[in-house]
Amino acid sequence: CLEEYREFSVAVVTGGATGIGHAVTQELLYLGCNVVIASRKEEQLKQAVTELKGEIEETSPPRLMHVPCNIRQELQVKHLFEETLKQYGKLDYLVNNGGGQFLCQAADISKKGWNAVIETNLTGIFLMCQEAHKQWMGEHGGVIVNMLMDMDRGVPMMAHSGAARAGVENLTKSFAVEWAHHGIRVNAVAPGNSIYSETAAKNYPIDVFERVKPHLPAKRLGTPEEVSAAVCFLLSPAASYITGETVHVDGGGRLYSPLFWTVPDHKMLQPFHSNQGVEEATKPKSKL
Ligand SMILES: CCC/C=C/C(=O)SCCNC(=O)CCNC(=O)[C@H](O)C(C)(C)COP(=O)([O-])OP(=O)([O-])OC[C@H]1O[C@@H](n2cnc3c(N)ncnc32)[C@H](O)[C@@H]1OP(=O)([O-])[O-]
Ligand SMILES: NC(=O)C1=CN([C@@H]2O[C@H](COP(=O)(O)OP(=O)(O)OC[C@H]3O[C@@H](n4cnc5c(N)ncnc54)[C@H](OP(=O)(O)O)[C@@H]3O)[C@@H](O)[C@H]2O)C=CC1
Repeated sequence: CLEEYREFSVAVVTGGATGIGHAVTQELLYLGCNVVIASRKEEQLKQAVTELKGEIEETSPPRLMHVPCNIRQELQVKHLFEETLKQYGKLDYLVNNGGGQFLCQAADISKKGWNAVIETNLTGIFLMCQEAHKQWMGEHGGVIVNMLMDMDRGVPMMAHSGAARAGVENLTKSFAVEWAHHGIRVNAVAPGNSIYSETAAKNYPIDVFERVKPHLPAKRLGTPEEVSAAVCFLLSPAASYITGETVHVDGGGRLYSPLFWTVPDHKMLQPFHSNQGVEEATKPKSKL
């Protein structure tokens, strides 16, 4: 299955400069893809490109490029795919990872704040999928992975985002069926609210991740690499019969309610380390 990645497939990853998106980008580059990373802050994108290019061979055209894009803006979304097709001539994978929200009690969310979160996490993903379909995938097929959150029991303090992500989960199913005959698979990955990265943590005034940790059967936070493994699996031909599905990467977090059973502290579910036992510790290693 890795061979198909190695045909220099082309992937667009939103939010590809930070956190989970950065891990997805790194993994796809390692697997042989060309990757276009896109988000709002151009400096952050440039920094990621410089850093990640140091890990891969120099080629012409370069295998990694960035396009500034706010997924809330239709014209910027259109421009992102135009630039991708201009540079690489095709589009195989779309990872709709860019998104986020702020903590706020539902009673206090302003209409502007509500709209900002819905536009980012629901409308933005709709626009991205629609434009990918229009400019390339409708005619040539492709694979889409949408990033959700752990929202099955509602999301107190992030009601706006929970509603948006539930919408995206449903869109994922609709697209999977409507676009099956175009050769497009559409799936989702739902990270538990427990995937630590500095950039994710920086968005919150309190240490949300420390609060979450005791409530996870794994008794530890997840890593961006553990989410990227699921994304890359769903993109790969190994998932050729999976569409309209959601994969949860949450260390069992959404299942755990310590009503009758309390998981004792333990260190038995350790994270995957990309350099475990490998001499070239700085080189990213695939988990696939
Ligand atoms: C357990 C943890 C699990 C982790 C989960 C993750 O997802 S980790 C990943 C985490 N990563 C991310 O979340 C990264 C991406 N997140 C973001 O960029 C923002 O959270 C965004 C989606 C709201 C966009 O914001 P933006 O500024 O570009 O949008 P804008 O200028 O169009 O309208 C903004 C309006 O929204 C409101 N409002 C905004 N912030 C707050 C607040 N703190 N407080 C209150 N309200 C707030 C306010 O009304 C404001 O208008 P105002 O009053 O200023 O006129
Ligand atoms: N970490 C966790 O525990 C969880 C994360 N998630 C979701 O996973 C995804 C990745 O988050 P994570 O890596 O953890 O956190 P980060 O804050 O590191 O990543 C969020 C990324 O989204 C980009 N982004 C935000 N808004 C837009 C926009 N309007 N247009 C384009 N890009 C945008 C940001 O870049 P920029 O600001 O430059 O636009 C940033 O690169 C997000 O959708 C997040 O909500 C879901 C559940 C839990």
